[in-house]
Amino acid sequence: MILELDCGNSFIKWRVLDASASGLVSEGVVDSNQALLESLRIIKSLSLRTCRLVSVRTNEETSALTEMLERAFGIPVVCAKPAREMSGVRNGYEDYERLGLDRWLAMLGGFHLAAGSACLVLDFGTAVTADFVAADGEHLGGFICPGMPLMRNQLRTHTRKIRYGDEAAERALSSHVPGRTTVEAVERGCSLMLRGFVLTQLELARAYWGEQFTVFITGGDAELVKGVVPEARVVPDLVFVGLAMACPLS
Ligand SMILES: Nc1ncnc2c1ncn2[C@@H]1O[C@H](COP(=O)(O)OP(=O)(O)OP(=O)(O)O)[C@@H](O)[C@H]1O
Ligand SMILES: CC(C)(CO)[C@@H](O)C(=O)NCCC(=O)O
Ligand SMILES: [K+]
Repeated sequence: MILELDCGNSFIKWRVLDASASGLVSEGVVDSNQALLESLRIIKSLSLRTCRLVSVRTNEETSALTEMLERAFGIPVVCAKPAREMSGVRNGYEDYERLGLDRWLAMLGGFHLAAGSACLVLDFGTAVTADFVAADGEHLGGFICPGMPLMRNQLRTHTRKIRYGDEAAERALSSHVPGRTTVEAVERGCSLMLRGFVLTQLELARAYWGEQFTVFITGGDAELVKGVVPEARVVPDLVFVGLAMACPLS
C-alpha cells in the first residue's frame, strides 16, 4: 500500500492506495502529525510499502514528519521537489524553487487531465491561489490571496464585536442574500469575495485564451465557489494527481 500526503498550512490531507496505486483504501484530513499516526494505526490490515508527500511547510516541520513516518512504519518517504520543467509544464517563476509545491503539483495534474489544453487552476485552502498554464505548457504565473479561514479569522481578531461559532457559520452560507446577522454578513461577504476572485480569474483566462481553456477547482473550500463556474472541473485530489506524476513509484 502507498501512503500519500498533502501537507498544507492548516491540515494534512492523507490517503492510502492499494499496492497497485489504483484503488483507494482509506483517506482523511488531520490537523497534526500525531493525529495522522492515530488515523493510520486504526486502519485494518494496513501494510505500507512507501510514502510520497508534498509539503508547503518548513523544512524542519517536513523532516519531523518524514522521520516520524520512517520510524513508525519502516518505509521510505519521498518528497516532491521543485522543478523548472516537468510533464510538459514549465515553471513560470523567476526563481522556480519559490513556487509553492502544492501549486506546482496542481498545475501538473490539471495540465495532464486537460490533455494539452490551457488551464486555469484554482485552489481554495488556507490561502487561495490561481495559476495560468498555456496550451504549450508555459506557466504564465498566478495569484495568492487569503482563503476563507484567513479572511474570517482576520475579522474576528481585529474587531471586537464579530464573534460566532462554526455551526452558525455553516448555516449562514445556505444563501447569499444580504446578511441580517453578524455571522450572515461576514460569512456571505467573505464567500462573495472568493466568488468575485474566481470571476476575475475567468475574465483574465478569457482574455488570454478565448473559450479554449479548462478550469480546475480544488481545495477544502471548493464547494463555496463551484456554483459560479458551472463548467469547471471540481477535482478534490488534483494535488495528488500531480504528486503521482512528480513522484512515480520506483
Ligand atoms: N474535511 C475537511 N477537513 C478540514 N477542512 C475542510 C474539510 N472540508 C472542507 N474544509 C475547509 O477547507 C479549508 C482548508 O482547505 P485545505 O485543507 O485545502 O487547505 P489547507 O491545508 O488548510 O491549506 P493550504 O493547502 O492552502 O496550505 C478550511 O476552510 C476548511 O473549513
Ligand atoms: C500559497 C500557498 C500557501 C498555498 O498553499 C503555498 O503554495 C505556498 O506557501 N507557496 C509559496 C509562495 C509562492 O507560491 O509564491
Ligand atoms: K493546498
